[in-house]
Amino acid sequence: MEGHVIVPLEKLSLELNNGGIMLNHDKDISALQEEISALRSRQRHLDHRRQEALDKLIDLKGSIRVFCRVRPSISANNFMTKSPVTVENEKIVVRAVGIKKEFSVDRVFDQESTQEDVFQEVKPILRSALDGHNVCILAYGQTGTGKTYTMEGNNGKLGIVPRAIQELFSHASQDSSSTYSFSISMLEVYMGTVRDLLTPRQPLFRSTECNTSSIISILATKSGAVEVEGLTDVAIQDLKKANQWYCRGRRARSTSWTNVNDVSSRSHCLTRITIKRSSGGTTEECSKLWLVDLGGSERLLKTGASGLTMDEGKAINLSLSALGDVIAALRRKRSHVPYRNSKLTQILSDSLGDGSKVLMVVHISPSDDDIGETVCSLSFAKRARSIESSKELSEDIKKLKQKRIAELDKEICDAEQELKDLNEQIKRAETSLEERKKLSSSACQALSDEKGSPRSTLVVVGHIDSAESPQATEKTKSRASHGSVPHFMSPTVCSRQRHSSASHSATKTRLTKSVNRYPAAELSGSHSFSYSSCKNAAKARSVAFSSSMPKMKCLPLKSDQINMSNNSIDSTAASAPRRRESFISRPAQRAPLHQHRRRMSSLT
Ligand SMILES: Nc1ncnc2c1ncn2[C@@H]1O[C@H](COP(=O)(O)OP(=O)(O)OP(=O)(O)O)[C@@H](O)[C@H]1O
Repeated sequence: MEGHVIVPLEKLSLELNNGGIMLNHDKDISALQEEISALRSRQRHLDHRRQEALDKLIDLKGSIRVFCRVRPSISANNFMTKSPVTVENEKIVVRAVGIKKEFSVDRVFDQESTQEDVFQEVKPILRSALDGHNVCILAYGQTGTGKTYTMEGNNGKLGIVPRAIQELFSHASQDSSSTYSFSISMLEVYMGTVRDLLTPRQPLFRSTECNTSSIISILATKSGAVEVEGLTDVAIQDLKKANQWYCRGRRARSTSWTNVNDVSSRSHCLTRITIKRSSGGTTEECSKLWLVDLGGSERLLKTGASGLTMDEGKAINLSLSALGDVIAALRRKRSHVPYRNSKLTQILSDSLGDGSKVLMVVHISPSDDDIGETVCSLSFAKRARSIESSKELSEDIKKLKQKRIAELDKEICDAEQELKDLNEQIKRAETSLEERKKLSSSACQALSDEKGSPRSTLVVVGHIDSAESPQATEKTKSRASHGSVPHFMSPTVCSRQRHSSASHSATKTRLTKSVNRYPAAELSGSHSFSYSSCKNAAKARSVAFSSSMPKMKCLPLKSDQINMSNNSIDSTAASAPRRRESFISRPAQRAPLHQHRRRMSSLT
């Protein structure tokens, strides 16, 4: 053996293969990482542009927007009488004997409008909440005009709150540039006190003796943020949990029967979704989305209220009037805004003013009987609108404004589409990256297993003298990896015959040993683990010999002898490296290989 280089052939070819594979993997991985980081930076840039456009759009439309929704007629004989309320473009016209009043709002939803129609108009403001602005959506109106219907929905017709929650989760799952977390709180402002609707079950109360444990106080931090002390805030990981908590809060609300509504809300119900967003290592942004179902404004005589119900009605009216004053002060940009006049406005103070977006949906009844309340509600809406009514703007300015709004709408739409495409691209690139990393680590594992393995099939691949050049060594290696046999190793006819009979008997011996070692049940089981182990081991052995010495047929495994069908021998060594190791390392299988080695060395 002197002067011969003994190279573990299996190891050599595997190392070469793995080396090449790993190099390719590494290249792919860094290219993919670069691609992902470029896509992410484009995504951040685009999202920033979209946010700016949305802010401009909302400012242009007015940071306090007012919609009006007309409830369908519910009275049986209403189809006989003509409604005093008509909708013309974004105007509501109220006609009565001798009077005609017109009110302009940002959007009118007539009696045929669906929950989906309303939600489509609400959606952009939700994006503002996700972008870090405090947002407040309020349902205002006379008792029984559909505030709870719009906010909560009924009979499977989901309202704004459940749809908004759904939208937030849906957006969070699609936006790969940021991580969002949400939490929910629900409270009720009842008769001037604040009650937590998500605390462990409390008995429903509708009395002047308030449940003291439910009274919580409102604090304002130095930065102007408002904290409702002790209010339950539940982290919501998924939509299902969010809906469960929301339903729980709804059930805890105080309601009562009135002449006007069988299930009249006797309080203001406020749902708060706290949104925390962090994007790419930057600091976390926190915003609040308030969804408020206000108690019904009502004429106390008309609702037939008395006693406690009357007191509740008075409390509701007082806080609604305080809300009107706050909105009016904000609209006129007064230095003093009277937030402290009611608990409702105190709680909402950091979500109504500067930097916040407010959407008020004013509900009206189409009925003749409610004309007085309808005019009152629409006057409230007029007061609340932050922008001047279209009537007061000149036609030219109106046109310019509409044009700019359309441009911004398009800009936002395009940016959103591009962001969606980018998201898809990032997801695809991340999946490829994961796959590459897995492949690379398994190649790495295979290589280190091979290096650390105590056994390797030693094969004489060449004869060199100590002065052989590195190039020559390379050649030898390359020959070995390509499975070619040096000419001097080619067997003579005699040796072939001798070898053939010897190897045949050796194979027999080995197979007998193998069968003894692995019970028949394991070997004959067509899909058992042992079966595949043997199959792979056979393949692996074939690599060591058949690829390097095909003519010698050193290990002609006869499939019928061990009951393995389709046991074709292939030369792809990498197919099952681990199983190959465990099989070949057994002394029982090493013995015949050793015989071959000796025979081969005797040829040199
Ligand atoms: N747009 C609508 N489409 C169908 N039904 C509606 C609509 N608006 C209201 N309703 C129905 O009218 C009734 C009263 O509605 P709702 O309870 O929502 O009024 P509300 O303004 O919340 O009253 P309250 O102030 O007394 O709580 C409900 O039965 C509701 O289903």
